[in-house]
Amino acid sequence: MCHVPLRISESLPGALKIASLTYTSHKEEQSLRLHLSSSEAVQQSLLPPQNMEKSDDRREVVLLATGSFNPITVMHLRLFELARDYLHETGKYKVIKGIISPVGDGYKKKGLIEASHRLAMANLATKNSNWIEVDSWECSQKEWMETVLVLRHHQQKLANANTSDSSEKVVHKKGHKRKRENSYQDKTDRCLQESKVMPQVKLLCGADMLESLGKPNLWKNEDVIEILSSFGIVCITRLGSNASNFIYESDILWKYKHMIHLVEEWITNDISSTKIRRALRRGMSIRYLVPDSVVEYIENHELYNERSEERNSGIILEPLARNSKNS
Ligand SMILES: Nc1ncnc2c1ncn2[C@@H]1O[C@H](COP(=O)(O)OP(=O)(O)OP(=O)(O)O)[C@@H](O)[C@H]1O
Ligand SMILES: NC(=O)c1ccc[n+]([C@@H]2O[C@H](COP(=O)(O)O)[C@@H](O)[C@H]2O)c1
Ligand SMILES: [Zn+2]
Repeated sequence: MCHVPLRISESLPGALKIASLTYTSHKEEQSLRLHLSSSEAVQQSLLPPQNMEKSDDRREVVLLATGSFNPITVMHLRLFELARDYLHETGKYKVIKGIISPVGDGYKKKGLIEASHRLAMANLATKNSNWIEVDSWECSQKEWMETVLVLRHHQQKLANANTSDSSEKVVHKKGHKRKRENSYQDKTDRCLQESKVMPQVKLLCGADMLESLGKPNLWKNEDVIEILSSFGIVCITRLGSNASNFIYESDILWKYKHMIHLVEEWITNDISSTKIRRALRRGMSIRYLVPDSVVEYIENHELYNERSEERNSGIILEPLARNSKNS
């Protein structure tokens, strides 16, 4: 259904001064045109121009998946497809982009190989996608960073793009030569004003990552609250995890359950990076579990063996170390 703003003719009788017209289909629009054709004046005033774009009031969404991607698998790519289908089916959202953000080396997870390799493999894997991209901002930071900061970064980037677009429009309209300064406050005000049209970054994850929100010292409560209240989560079910039960058992998640989209993966697939690394250590094939270009990259660079699996062995995961220091 589409609401089209109308031009209201001052000469119309009061009863005909309608503020908006709702039509449900092109066919209906045509019949409305025919119905009103007896009065040229009424037709001109009430109907939208034939070439006027129908408004799309779905909220634009950018899906952000964070994680090790050590290495990226076809299942990581499937997460995006599943989430997009689900959100589109609600009729309320339009997914405009997917972002893969590999975690930095400072995360210190056991077996985590260099970010440069994980990034290169993610780039190869997404080469054929016209909407999923890889972003290196997170893994190029010196230290590991909390996921909420990554979400904020990408939301801010969208706000900057949006405000520079609109400031250009203002400049164009008024004919000023110099581009208007964009102070932080200015940008924030504009974002608030334009909150309806600003795309929303949402965290995309599997059910195991959702469950990790409840692990002591792994996530700060205030971060979980901000992720849920300001961004929202799209969570894909995963064998071995029970996301809906976890939401039920967590008071915070229960409070913000309207901000969690739980997506059922019916074609269950238990691919994990851990299993890929294990197969590689044992000299077994990983073909069709990761894209061919990634298989080739792993072979060419002789990645993943017993030695690489020992990386960070005995070192505490950075979020645990950081949060237990501060608690
Ligand atoms: N098979 C899967 N089903 C649902 N979610 C998945 C699946 N594989 C990965 N994910 C999700 O992808 C994101 C990135 O995960 P990650 O890089 O840890 O992959 P992984 O396969 O879980 O790797 P590892 O075995 O090393 O933990 C996480 O949100 C994780 O939950
Ligand atoms: N407090 C936090 O923000 C926090 C804690 C643990 C993991 N994470 C993130 O979640 C992801 C988990 O990735 P893995 O499942 O590969 O370990 C990583 O991107 C990591 O940075 C964030
Ligand atoms: Zn994982």
